[in-house]
Amino acid sequence: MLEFAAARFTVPKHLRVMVATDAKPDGVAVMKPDSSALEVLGLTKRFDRLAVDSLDLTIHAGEFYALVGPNGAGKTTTLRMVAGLLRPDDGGVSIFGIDALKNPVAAKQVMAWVSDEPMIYDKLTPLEYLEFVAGLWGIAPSVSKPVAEELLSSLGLEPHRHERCEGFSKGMRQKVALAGALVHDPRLIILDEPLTGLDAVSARHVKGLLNERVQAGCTIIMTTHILEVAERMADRIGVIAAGRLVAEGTLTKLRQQNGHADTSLEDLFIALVTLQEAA
Ligand SMILES: Nc1ncnc2c1ncn2[C@@H]1O[C@H](COP(=O)(O)OP(=O)(O)OP(=O)(O)O)[C@@H](O)[C@H]1O
Repeated sequence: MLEFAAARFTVPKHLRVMVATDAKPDGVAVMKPDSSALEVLGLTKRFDRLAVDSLDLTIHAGEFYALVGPNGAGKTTTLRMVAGLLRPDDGGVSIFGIDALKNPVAAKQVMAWVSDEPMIYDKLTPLEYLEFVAGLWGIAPSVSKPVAEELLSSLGLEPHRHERCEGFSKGMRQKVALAGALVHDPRLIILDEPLTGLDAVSARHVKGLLNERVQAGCTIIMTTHILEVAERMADRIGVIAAGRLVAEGTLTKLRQQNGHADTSLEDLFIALVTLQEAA
C-alpha cells in the first residue's frame, strides 16, 4: 500500500448522496449510502449526431471493468463526461456518491483520468513531473517522493527518472502520465486505451500496476480494443455500440447469453456489434 494511503481523500459528508434502494414490504423505501464506485444514469451527448445515447452504467467498488466497442461507439465520450472533461447534454454521474456534475472538484479528488493521448511536461524529468502533480494535490514532497519512486519503479521507468521527458517514446510518456494520474492515490481510475502502443514488457508493467491497485481496493474502468486484455483482466465487460450499452457481464455471463460456452470475446463482440448495426 502506498505510504500516504491513510491520508486518502475522504468524501465530505455533505457531498455524499443517499440512494433509494428496494422498497421494504411495507412500502417504505430504505435509504443507504451509495456503495457503487460509479453510477451513470441517462448520460447523453450529441455532437453533429448522437454519440452517447441515454447510457446507464454501474461500476461496483473494487471492480475492474472493461468498456469495449467499435470505433466511434462513444466510449471515450462517455469516459470524458465521467471525468468531468465534457459536459453531458443530459443525465447524471455519481462517483462514490458524489454528484460529479454538481461537485466536480470533490469528484476529481477521488478519481484519476488517463487519456489515450496523454499530455506531460516535456522539460521535466518523470520524478519532477510527479512531484509537480503531487504538489497540485497539496501533497508534500516528503510524502510524494517515495510514492513517485515506487510508481516509476513498478512501471520500469526507474533508470529514466532523472531524464527529461522530451526524449521519451510514446509508450514511455504514456507510463509517465499513468504514474502522474496515480500519485494522489485515487479510488477510481479511468483509463482510455492504456495499453495501446505499449511493448510487451511495458504492457506487463502497466497490467501489473493496475492489478495491484484493484487488489488494494481501487476501482478501474478502462476502454480497450485489445479484447484479450478485457477477457483476462476485467471482472465485468460492457459492450457499447452506437452510444448504448448492448451487453454487460462477466465473460461467462456474456457467453451464456449468447448460448456459446466456449466462444472467445472477439466472436461475442463481433456478433453483438453486428446485431446492433442490423437493428
Ligand atoms: N469533439 C467532438 N466533436 C464532434 N464529434 C465528436 C467529438 N468527439 C467525439 N465525436 C464523435 O462522437 C462519436 C463517438 O466518439 P468516441 O470518440 O466517443 O468513440 P470511441 O468509442 O471512443 O471510438 P474509438 O474506439 O475509435 O476511440 C463519434 O462519431 C465521434 O466522431
